[in-house]
Amino acid sequence: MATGNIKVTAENIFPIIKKFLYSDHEIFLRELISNATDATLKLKHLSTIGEIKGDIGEPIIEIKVDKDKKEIRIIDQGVGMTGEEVEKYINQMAFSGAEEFLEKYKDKVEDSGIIGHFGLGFYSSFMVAKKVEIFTKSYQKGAKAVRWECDGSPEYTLEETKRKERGTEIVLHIDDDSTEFLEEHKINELLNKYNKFMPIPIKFGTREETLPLAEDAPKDAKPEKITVDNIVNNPNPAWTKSPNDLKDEDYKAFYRELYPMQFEEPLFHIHLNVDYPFHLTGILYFPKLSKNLDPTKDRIQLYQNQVFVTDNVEGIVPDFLQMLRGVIDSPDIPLNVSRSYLQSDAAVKKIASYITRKVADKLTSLFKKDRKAFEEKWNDIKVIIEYGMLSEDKFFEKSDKFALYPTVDKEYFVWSELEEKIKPSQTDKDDKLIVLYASDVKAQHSYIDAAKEKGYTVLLLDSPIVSHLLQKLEGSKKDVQFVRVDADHIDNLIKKEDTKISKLSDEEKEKLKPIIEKVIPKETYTVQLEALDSNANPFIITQPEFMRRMKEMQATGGGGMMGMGNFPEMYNLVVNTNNDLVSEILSTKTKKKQERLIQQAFDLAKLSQGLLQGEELTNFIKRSFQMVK
Ligand SMILES: Nc1ncnc2c1ncn2[C@@H]1O[C@H](COP(=O)(O)OP(=O)(O)OP(=O)(O)O)[C@@H](O)[C@H]1O
Repeated sequence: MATGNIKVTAENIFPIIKKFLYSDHEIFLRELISNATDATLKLKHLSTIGEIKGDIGEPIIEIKVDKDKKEIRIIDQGVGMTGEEVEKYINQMAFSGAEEFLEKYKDKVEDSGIIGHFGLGFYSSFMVAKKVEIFTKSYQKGAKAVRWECDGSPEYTLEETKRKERGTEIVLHIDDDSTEFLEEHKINELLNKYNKFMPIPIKFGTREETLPLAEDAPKDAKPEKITVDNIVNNPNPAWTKSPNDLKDEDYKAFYRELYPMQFEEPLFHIHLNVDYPFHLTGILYFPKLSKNLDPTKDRIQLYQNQVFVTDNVEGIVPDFLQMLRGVIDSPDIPLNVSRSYLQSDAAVKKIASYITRKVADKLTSLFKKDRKAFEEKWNDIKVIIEYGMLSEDKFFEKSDKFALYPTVDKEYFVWSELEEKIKPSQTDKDDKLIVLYASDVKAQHSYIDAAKEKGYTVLLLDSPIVSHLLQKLEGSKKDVQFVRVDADHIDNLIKKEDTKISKLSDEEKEKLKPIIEKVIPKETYTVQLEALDSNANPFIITQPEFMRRMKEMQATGGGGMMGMGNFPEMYNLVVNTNNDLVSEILSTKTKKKQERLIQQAFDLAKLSQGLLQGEELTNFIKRSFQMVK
C-alpha cells in the first residue's frame, strides 16, 4: 500500500473547489460520466485498431445510488487504469490542472465554471463527496486492480485490490450537505439534462418490460414480464447520423425527443454538418411562432461530443436565430468555461457566421424547391427572417433570393419580381419607385381601396420591426421609398404631375382654413388644403410616413429619433378643395350649420381611420340621426 501527499501549492484544494463552484455542484455527475465515456470510447477504438484482441462486448456505464450508505457509484467497462496511471493522471496531472487553476483564479472567486478547462473534471466529485474511492483495472495484460482513496485532504491512499472486471468504479461517499443527490429523481433529472444523448448507454436501475404475446397464444394467456436495464440515454441521436439516412419523420421524432412538452410540429429543419475549419454537427428547427411563445423555454441546446453544455446559446448562435430550436454539437466548444470566454473564442465566432450562412442557404433552397409551401409558411417565419435581415449584413445580402413581399391580396413576390411589377405604374415624377404598403387590412381599408383603384399594388407588412427594416431597405436599394397607404392621399403618395388645378381660389382657401381650424382640435391635427381628385373624400386624415415610422422605431427599440416615442400622436387633416362638400362648407351662411358640416365630415374621416371612439362616437351617432331625420 502506498500513501502520499498530493502536491498542491494551496494547503487544501478541496474547500476551494467547493467554494469556487458552489452554484454548479450538480455538474460532478456529468464530469464523471464524461470520463467514463472517454474511457469506454478509448477501449472501443483500441479494439477496432486491433490493439485489444477478443470480444469487448457492448460496454455500458452504470449509475448506482445507495441512499442508506450515502453512496453514488459510477461504473464503466472502459480501459481502466494501472496503479502508475492513477498515480500519473489522478494524483499528478489532474492536480497540475488544479494548480494552474488556483494560480490563475485565486483572485477571481466569482469566475466559476472553469473546471473542465483545467482538467479538474474528476476532482469536481469533491463538491458533493467527503470521500472518494476509485476501483480500477486496466485492459492491459497482467495489470493489477488498484484502489485509490482520498478524503478531501491532500493525502491519498493507493493499494492493490481484488477486482476481476476491466474498467473503473468511482465511489462517492456523499457529504451531509449534498444528500439531495441521493434522491433517485434528482439523479434522473441530472441524467436527463446532461447525458440524454451521450454515446455510451447509461444504465440507471432496471424496469419491467412486457413481452408481446405469440400470435397463436391462448386467449387467457398472460403476457410475460421481464426485467431489463433501464437505459436513460439515446446514444445515437439524429444529429450524429447522415442526412441521407434520415426521413422527415425521423427529424420530427427527434424534435419530440428533444422537447417532450412541445406539441406543435416544427415548420422545417436544417441539418448542420461541417468539418472545416471547425467541427460542428446539429439540427436546427424553425418552430411555429405564436404570441405566447416563451423564449426561455425549449431553447437550442449546445453539446460537446454529445455532452450537454448549455441551452444559453447567446453569442454562439446569432441573435436572430435564438428563437429557433434544436441542437448544435461541436468538440471545439470548451465544456466548462465562462460565457465571456466563450464569446471571445475564435472558433465560436466562426460558428455563428457558419450557421447564418447555412440558414440562408436552406431558406433559398426551400423557396426554390417548393415555392407554394414556402409562401404558406412565410407568416410564421417572417419575423425571424426580417430580424435577420436587419441585424446580419451577410444574411441581408442573401435574403433577396427568398425574402417575400406579400400583397394585401395574398400574392407573394421576391424583391426583383415586385420591382418589375410596380415599376411602370409606381414610379413618381422624380423617378423614385414608391412601394405602397398597409399594416392592417381592416383599419386601412379605404386607403387600400383608393390605391387599388389606381391600379397600384399594396403590400401587407405587419411585423413589429417592419419600420426598421424599411429604413434599411431604403438605405440599400437605389431610389426606392416605402410609404404606408394612409400616409397621405394617394395622389400625393405617388406624385405624377406637379400641380393640380384647384376649384377654390387662393382667397377662398385663405378664408376656409381658419373656419375649419376653429372646429377641429389644433394640437393634434394640422389642416392642409389640397387640390385632389373631385371624387376623393372631402376630408382625409393622414399620418406622415416619416413621423409615424420614427415613432414606431422608437417603440420597438433602437433607431428612430431620440424622444420621438414620447411625442403625442400628430395627424394631418387633408381638405380636398376640389370636392363639392368643401365648396358647400365655404358657402354655407349659417355659422352653426357650417360648423356642423365640418364636424360631421371630420368625424367621418376619423371613423375611416378607426379614430372615433367613446363620447365622440356617441355624439357623432346622435348628430347623424338628427341629420337624416
Ligand atoms: N473512468 C475512468 N477510466 C479511465 N481513466 C480515467 C477515468 N476517469 C479519469 N481517468 C483518467 O484521469 C484523467 C484525469 O481526469 P479528469 O476528469 O480530471 O481530467 P480530463 O478528463 O483529462 O479532462 P476534463 O475532464 O477536464 O476534460 C483522465 O484524463 C483519464 O486519463
